[in-house]
Amino acid sequence: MILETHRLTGWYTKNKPVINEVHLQIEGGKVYALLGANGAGKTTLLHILTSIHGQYSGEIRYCGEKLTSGNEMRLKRYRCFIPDHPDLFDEMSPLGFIEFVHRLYGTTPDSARLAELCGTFSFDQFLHQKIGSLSLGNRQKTALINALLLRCPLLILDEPLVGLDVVAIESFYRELRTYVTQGNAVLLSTHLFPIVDRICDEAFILHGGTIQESVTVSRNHSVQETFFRVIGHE
Ligand SMILES: Nc1ncnc2c1ncn2[C@@H]1O[C@H](COP(=O)(O)OP(=O)(O)OP(=O)(O)O)[C@@H](O)[C@H]1O
Repeated sequence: MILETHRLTGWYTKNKPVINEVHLQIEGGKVYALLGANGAGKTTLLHILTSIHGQYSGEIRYCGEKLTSGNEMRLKRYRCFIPDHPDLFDEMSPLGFIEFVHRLYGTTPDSARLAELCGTFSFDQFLHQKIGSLSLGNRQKTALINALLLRCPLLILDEPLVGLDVVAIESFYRELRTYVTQGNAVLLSTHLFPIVDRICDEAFILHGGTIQESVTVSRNHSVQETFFRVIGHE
Protein backbone atom coordinates (compact mmCIF):
# COMPACT_ATOMS: atom_id res chain seq x y z
CA MET A 1 0.00 0.00 0.00
CA ILE A 2 1.49 3.39 -0.97
CA LEU A 3 -0.59 5.40 1.50
CA GLU A 4 -2.75 4.37 4.44
CA THR A 5 -4.46 6.52 7.02
CA HIS A 6 -6.08 5.32 10.19
CA ARG A 7 -8.54 7.42 12.23
CA LEU A 8 -7.16 10.63 10.74
CA THR A 9 -8.77 13.64 12.38
CA GLY A 10 -7.75 17.22 11.57
CA TRP A 11 -8.78 20.63 12.90
CA TYR A 12 -8.07 24.34 12.87
CA THR A 13 -9.86 24.90 16.20
CA LYS A 14 -9.44 22.17 18.84
CA ASN A 15 -12.61 20.08 19.36
CA LYS A 16 -14.00 21.25 15.99
CA PRO A 17 -12.66 18.65 13.56
CA VAL A 18 -12.85 19.47 9.86
CA ILE A 19 -12.03 15.89 8.96
CA ASN A 20 -12.93 13.13 11.36
CA GLU A 21 -11.62 9.55 11.59
CA VAL A 22 -10.71 9.25 7.93
CA HIS A 23 -9.49 5.86 6.73
CA LEU A 24 -7.83 5.83 3.32
CA GLN A 25 -6.06 3.08 1.44
CA ILE A 26 -4.20 3.95 -1.72
CA GLU A 27 -2.42 1.32 -3.77
CA GLY A 28 -0.18 1.55 -6.83
CA GLY A 29 -1.61 1.39 -10.34
CA LYS A 30 -4.66 3.57 -9.70
CA VAL A 31 -5.88 7.15 -10.01
CA TYR A 32 -8.07 8.16 -7.05
CA ALA A 33 -10.45 11.12 -6.94
CA LEU A 34 -11.26 12.98 -3.76
CA LEU A 35 -14.73 14.49 -4.09
CA GLY A 36 -16.63 16.74 -1.73
CA ALA A 37 -18.73 19.91 -1.70
CA ASN A 38 -17.12 23.31 -1.09
CA GLY A 39 -15.73 23.34 2.43
CA ALA A 40 -15.93 19.54 2.84
CA GLY A 41 -12.27 19.42 3.86
CA LYS A 42 -10.51 18.14 0.72
CA THR A 43 -7.67 20.67 0.80
CA THR A 44 -7.30 20.24 4.57
CA LEU A 45 -6.98 16.47 4.13
CA LEU A 46 -4.39 16.87 1.34
CA HIS A 47 -2.47 19.39 3.48
CA ILE A 48 -2.38 16.95 6.40
CA LEU A 49 -1.15 14.13 4.14
CA THR A 50 1.65 16.38 2.87
CA SER A 51 2.64 17.81 6.29
CA ILE A 52 1.53 21.36 5.37
CA HIS A 53 -1.12 21.25 8.10
CA GLY A 54 0.09 19.77 11.36
CA GLN A 55 -2.99 19.84 13.60
CA TYR A 56 -4.17 16.26 13.39
CA SER A 57 -4.37 12.98 15.24
CA GLY A 58 -4.38 9.43 13.90
CA GLU A 59 -1.94 7.65 11.66
CA ILE A 60 -0.48 8.28 8.20
CA ARG A 61 1.70 5.59 6.62
CA TYR A 62 3.67 5.96 3.40
CA CYS A 63 4.83 2.63 1.93
CA GLY A 64 4.34 1.07 5.37
CA GLU A 65 6.31 3.71 7.31
CA LYS A 66 4.44 5.76 9.88
CA LEU A 67 4.81 9.52 9.34
CA THR A 68 6.19 11.33 12.39
CA SER A 69 7.66 14.78 12.95
CA GLY A 70 11.08 13.10 12.98
CA ASN A 71 10.91 11.41 9.54
CA GLU A 72 8.81 13.99 7.66
CA MET A 73 11.71 15.09 5.41
CA ARG A 74 12.74 11.53 4.56
CA LEU A 75 9.19 10.35 3.80
CA LYS A 76 8.74 13.39 1.53
CA ARG A 77 10.32 11.35 -1.28
CA TYR A 78 7.25 9.07 -1.29
CA ARG A 79 4.94 11.82 -2.49
CA CYS A 80 4.77 15.01 -4.49
CA PHE A 81 2.03 17.60 -4.02
CA ILE A 82 0.75 20.17 -6.50
CA PRO A 83 -1.62 22.74 -4.96
CA ASP A 84 -4.34 24.42 -7.06
CA HIS A 85 -2.23 27.57 -7.37
CA PRO A 86 1.39 26.40 -7.07
CA ASP A 87 3.59 28.74 -5.09
CA LEU A 88 6.68 28.78 -7.33
CA PHE A 89 9.70 31.07 -7.21
CA ASP A 90 8.99 33.99 -9.54
CA GLU A 91 12.64 34.89 -10.10
CA MET A 92 13.61 31.35 -11.18
CA SER A 93 13.09 29.79 -14.59
CA PRO A 94 11.06 26.54 -14.80
CA LEU A 95 14.33 24.68 -15.46
CA GLY A 96 15.93 26.29 -12.40
CA PHE A 97 12.89 25.39 -10.32
CA ILE A 98 12.91 21.77 -11.52
CA GLU A 99 16.64 21.42 -10.73
CA PHE A 100 16.14 23.07 -7.32
CA VAL A 101 13.27 20.76 -6.28
CA HIS A 102 15.14 17.70 -7.52
CA ARG A 103 18.11 18.70 -5.34
CA LEU A 104 15.75 18.84 -2.34
CA TYR A 105 14.62 15.32 -3.16
CA GLY A 106 18.26 14.21 -3.53
CA THR A 107 18.04 13.49 -7.26
CA THR A 108 18.63 15.07 -10.68
CA PRO A 109 16.06 15.51 -13.48
CA ASP A 110 16.16 13.03 -16.35
CA SER A 111 16.98 15.34 -19.28
CA ALA A 112 15.58 13.04 -21.99
CA ARG A 113 12.28 12.74 -20.13
CA LEU A 114 12.26 16.52 -19.52
CA ALA A 115 12.62 17.11 -23.27
CA GLU A 116 9.80 14.64 -23.92
CA LEU A 117 7.46 16.34 -21.40
CA CYS A 118 8.30 19.80 -22.77
CA GLY A 119 7.23 18.51 -26.20
CA THR A 120 4.06 16.91 -24.83
CA PHE A 121 3.01 20.12 -23.03
CA SER A 122 4.27 22.58 -25.74
CA PHE A 123 6.56 24.01 -23.09
CA ASP A 124 10.01 24.32 -24.77
CA GLN A 125 9.83 28.08 -25.26
CA PHE A 126 9.03 28.69 -21.56
CA LEU A 127 11.70 26.55 -19.93
CA HIS A 128 14.19 29.42 -19.55
CA GLN A 129 11.78 32.32 -18.91
CA LYS A 130 11.20 33.78 -15.46
CA ILE A 131 8.32 31.96 -13.71
CA GLY A 132 6.93 35.34 -12.65
CA SER A 133 6.29 36.21 -16.29
CA LEU A 134 4.39 32.97 -17.08
CA SER A 135 0.62 32.58 -17.48
CA LEU A 136 -1.36 30.61 -14.88
CA GLY A 137 -1.50 27.54 -17.17
CA ASN A 138 2.24 27.61 -17.83
CA ARG A 139 2.96 27.93 -14.11
CA GLN A 140 0.71 24.89 -13.62
CA LYS A 141 2.62 23.05 -16.34
CA THR A 142 5.92 23.87 -14.56
CA ALA A 143 4.64 22.18 -11.40
CA LEU A 144 3.20 19.25 -13.34
CA ILE A 145 6.32 18.56 -15.42
CA ASN A 146 8.43 18.78 -12.27
CA ALA A 147 6.14 16.32 -10.45
CA LEU A 148 6.11 13.83 -13.34
CA LEU A 149 9.92 13.98 -13.46
CA LEU A 150 10.27 13.32 -9.73
CA ARG A 151 8.47 9.97 -10.11
CA CYS A 152 7.34 9.78 -6.46
CA PRO A 153 5.18 6.73 -5.68
CA LEU A 154 2.24 9.05 -4.92
CA LEU A 155 1.32 12.19 -6.83
CA ILE A 156 -1.20 14.37 -4.97
CA LEU A 157 -2.99 17.09 -6.90
CA ASP A 158 -5.45 19.72 -5.65
CA GLU A 159 -7.78 20.81 -8.48
CA PRO A 160 -5.22 19.94 -11.17
CA LEU A 161 -6.95 21.36 -14.24
CA VAL A 162 -6.97 25.00 -13.12
CA GLY A 163 -5.49 27.05 -15.98
CA LEU A 164 -4.75 24.18 -18.41
CA ASP A 165 -5.96 24.45 -22.02
CA VAL A 166 -7.84 21.59 -23.73
CA VAL A 167 -4.73 20.20 -25.44
CA ALA A 168 -2.80 20.21 -22.15
CA ILE A 169 -5.74 18.51 -20.39
CA GLU A 170 -5.66 15.64 -22.91
CA SER A 171 -1.88 15.29 -22.45
CA PHE A 172 -2.34 15.43 -18.69
CA TYR A 173 -4.87 12.56 -18.81
CA ARG A 174 -2.45 10.43 -20.87
CA GLU A 175 0.53 11.22 -18.64
CA LEU A 176 -1.37 10.32 -15.46
CA ARG A 177 -2.42 6.99 -16.93
CA THR A 178 1.18 6.21 -17.90
CA TYR A 179 2.32 7.29 -14.42
CA VAL A 180 0.08 4.79 -12.65
CA THR A 181 0.78 1.95 -15.08
CA GLN A 182 4.39 2.25 -13.84
CA GLY A 183 3.16 1.23 -10.37
CA ASN A 184 2.61 4.70 -8.89
CA ALA A 185 -0.66 6.17 -7.61
CA VAL A 186 -2.38 9.52 -8.06
CA LEU A 187 -4.77 11.19 -5.63
CA LEU A 188 -6.53 14.26 -6.98
CA SER A 189 -9.25 16.50 -5.60
CA THR A 190 -11.76 17.76 -8.11
CA HIS A 191 -15.28 19.08 -8.59
CA LEU A 192 -15.40 17.86 -12.18
CA PHE A 193 -17.16 14.56 -12.91
CA PRO A 194 -15.76 14.35 -16.47
CA ILE A 195 -12.24 14.01 -15.02
CA VAL A 196 -13.47 11.30 -12.63
CA ASP A 197 -15.20 9.33 -15.41
CA ARG A 198 -12.30 9.81 -17.80
CA ILE A 199 -9.23 8.97 -15.73
CA CYS A 200 -10.08 7.85 -12.21
CA ASP A 201 -10.33 4.25 -11.01
CA GLU A 202 -11.74 4.97 -7.55
CA ALA A 203 -13.49 7.96 -5.98
CA PHE A 204 -13.63 8.88 -2.30
CA ILE A 205 -16.62 10.99 -1.30
CA LEU A 206 -15.82 13.25 1.65
CA HIS A 207 -18.86 14.57 3.47
CA GLY A 208 -19.52 15.53 7.08
CA GLY A 209 -15.79 15.17 7.77
CA THR A 210 -15.53 11.50 6.80
CA ILE A 211 -15.21 9.36 3.69
CA GLN A 212 -18.85 8.36 3.27
CA GLU A 213 -18.33 6.21 0.18
CA SER A 214 -15.47 4.76 -1.80
CA VAL A 215 -16.74 4.14 -5.33
CA THR A 216 -15.14 2.10 -8.10
CA VAL A 217 -15.47 4.05 -11.33
CA SER A 218 -17.07 2.05 -14.13
CA ARG A 219 -19.36 2.59 -17.10
CA ASN A 220 -22.17 0.85 -15.20
CA HIS A 221 -21.96 3.01 -12.13
CA SER A 222 -22.60 6.76 -11.97
CA VAL A 223 -20.23 8.39 -9.47
CA GLN A 224 -22.20 11.61 -9.91
CA GLU A 225 -25.44 9.93 -8.76
CA THR A 226 -23.74 8.43 -5.73
CA PHE A 227 -22.15 11.79 -4.93
CA PHE A 228 -25.48 13.66 -4.98
CA ARG A 229 -27.12 10.95 -2.89
CA VAL A 230 -24.35 11.13 -0.29
CA ILE A 231 -24.34 14.92 -0.01
CA GLY A 232 -28.16 14.97 0.08
CA HIS A 233 -28.94 16.71 -3.23
CA GLU A 234 -30.85 15.38 -6.23
N1 LIG B 1 -6.70 28.25 7.61
C1 LIG B 1 -7.92 27.95 8.04
N2 LIG B 1 -8.34 28.35 9.26
C2 LIG B 1 -9.56 28.03 9.74
N3 LIG B 1 -10.46 27.29 9.05
C3 LIG B 1 -10.10 26.88 7.82
C4 LIG B 1 -8.82 27.17 7.25
N4 LIG B 1 -8.75 26.61 6.03
C5 LIG B 1 -9.94 26.00 5.84
N5 LIG B 1 -10.74 26.16 6.89
C6 LIG B 1 -12.09 25.61 7.06
O1 LIG B 1 -12.01 24.20 6.97
C7 LIG B 1 -13.14 23.70 6.25
C8 LIG B 1 -12.65 22.85 5.09
O2 LIG B 1 -11.98 23.69 4.15
P1 LIG B 1 -11.19 23.10 2.91
O3 LIG B 1 -10.54 24.24 2.21
O4 LIG B 1 -10.35 21.98 3.37
O5 LIG B 1 -12.40 22.52 2.04
P2 LIG B 1 -12.43 22.04 0.51
O6 LIG B 1 -13.22 20.79 0.47
O7 LIG B 1 -11.05 22.00 -0.05
O8 LIG B 1 -13.26 23.23 -0.15
P3 LIG B 1 -13.34 23.79 -1.67
O9 LIG B 1 -14.01 22.74 -2.50
O10 LIG B 1 -14.20 25.01 -1.51
O11 LIG B 1 -11.93 24.12 -2.11
C9 LIG B 1 -13.98 24.91 5.85
O12 LIG B 1 -15.02 25.06 6.78
C10 LIG B 1 -13.00 26.04 5.92
O13 LIG B 1 -13.67 27.26 6.24
